[in-house]
Amino acid sequence: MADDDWAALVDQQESNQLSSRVEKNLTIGATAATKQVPLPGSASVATGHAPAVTGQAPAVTGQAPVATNHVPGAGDANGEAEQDEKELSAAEQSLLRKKLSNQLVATKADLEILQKDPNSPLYSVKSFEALNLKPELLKGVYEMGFNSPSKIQETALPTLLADPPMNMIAQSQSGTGKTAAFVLTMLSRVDTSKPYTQCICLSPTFELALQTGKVTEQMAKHMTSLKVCYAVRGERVSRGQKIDSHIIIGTPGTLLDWCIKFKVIDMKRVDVFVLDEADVMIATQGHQDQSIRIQKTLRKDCQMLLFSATYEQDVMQFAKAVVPNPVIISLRREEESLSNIKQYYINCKDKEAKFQALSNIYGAITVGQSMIFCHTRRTAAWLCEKMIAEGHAVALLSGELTVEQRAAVIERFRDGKEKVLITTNLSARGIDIEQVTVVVNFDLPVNTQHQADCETYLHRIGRTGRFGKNGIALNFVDGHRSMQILKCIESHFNRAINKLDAEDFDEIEKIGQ
Ligand SMILES: Nc1ncnc2c1ncn2[C@@H]1O[C@H](COP(=O)(O)OP(=O)(O)OP(=O)(O)O)[C@@H](O)[C@H]1O
Repeated sequence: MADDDWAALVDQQESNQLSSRVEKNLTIGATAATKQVPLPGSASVATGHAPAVTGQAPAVTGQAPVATNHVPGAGDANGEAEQDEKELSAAEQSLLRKKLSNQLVATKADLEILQKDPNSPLYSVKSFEALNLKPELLKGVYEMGFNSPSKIQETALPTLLADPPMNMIAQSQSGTGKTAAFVLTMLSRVDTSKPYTQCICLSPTFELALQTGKVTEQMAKHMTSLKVCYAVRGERVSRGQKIDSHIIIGTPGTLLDWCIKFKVIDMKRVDVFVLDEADVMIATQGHQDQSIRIQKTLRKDCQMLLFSATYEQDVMQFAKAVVPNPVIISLRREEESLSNIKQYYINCKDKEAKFQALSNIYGAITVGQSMIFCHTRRTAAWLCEKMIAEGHAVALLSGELTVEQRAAVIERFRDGKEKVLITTNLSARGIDIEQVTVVVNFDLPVNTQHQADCETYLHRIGRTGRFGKNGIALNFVDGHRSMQILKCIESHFNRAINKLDAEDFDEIEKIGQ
């Protein structure tokens, strides 16, 4: 299946592939005993160039949603920030400015407090220096404004960088820095004096592959001889050509073509193989087949890394069966959802009422940027039209756009050109846009049996609340069935989702504070 077809399947939810869990029991290599390693805090541990974004984003009209509210503490924050900045290093200042400008934290102290709280997934006792990164890599990390590692980074990296290399299946909450953990591993292991591919990272979508590539390029800014290339739709290779890029980031369909059909990569020389959003790669039949076929071409001692915020039990079982001797970092169920994302539900009798509720909310609170998830492309397109007619600046992202158009839509949204992104499950995972303060589940996520899709719920709401920022998740409930789904999600994560009355402006204003 082409990468793009998958997008269509995901966002229409017409396929049973996303929810069909592991059916085949393919085993590659030995299934090994897992190692037990304690994780600080409370989580349990068992053991080139970016493709040009040329597509035209669909036309966007109308005005930004009305922002009437004052951002709490923003004024005070600026004053404190000035005070703080006097004592900060350049890297600290860059991080602080970034976080303040995105309202991620009110002051530098907020982020520091989070990183010192053993219950926070941002908790860290180590410094990046203590992780023994190459000096040029350390420089890149600091220039990105990363002061100290998050919990997943400080827990995973010592194991990931140890010799002999160990395989890992890692879980950490959304927005807690998994990307940097596996990118730093690739960049630490690569030898740029050798002109061939040594690391491969697979992502489920074009947009995510591009995003990960961008992080890699930023981190490797001072590794001047490093070459990164993208195995994504539209990037052409010819038979017989040998790729000399040290790191390839791509989607499974294209990468499979490159390694099996065109044979442009010497797979036996690859030292690190990463599956980002590993659970969906495993649970989606097409991606699973492609990833397994790619994995079969690798050396037995190639280091395999699987990362995600969620793993259903059967997916984890399958992962353990295909990854030899993995060190496993996992979370307890109650740790999976983040307390910095406040979750609410709103009763609406139908689609029109949901739209009205949205209008009320956008009229009452300041929404930095928001993402609205719909069940189908049709609903997404309908909502987009309605919002544009009301004067909102919205963008629509669904699988019917070309990958180039999709990437262009994301870039515009990332740059703040539109405040609202209406989308489907296509964008539920991985997309990292710090300014997203609100996620709306216009339709609750369900699988093809119309049961609650708790994993997708977690990934969707995880588009806000990035790296400690506060976020709001709003869930529209239209009837008994939909309420049952909500209750199911609530009990799955054992976290209350409170009721919000969309007619009560005082109440709405309060959630924005
Ligand atoms: N050590 C750090 N210090 C400061 N910011 C960081 C650090 N590590 C990562 N970040 C920032 O945190 C944000 C979230 O990171 P990332 O996208 O890697 O999360 P994730 O765990 O992969 O989330 P998801 O499960 O949604 O894919 C990014 O904007 C990244 O730049």
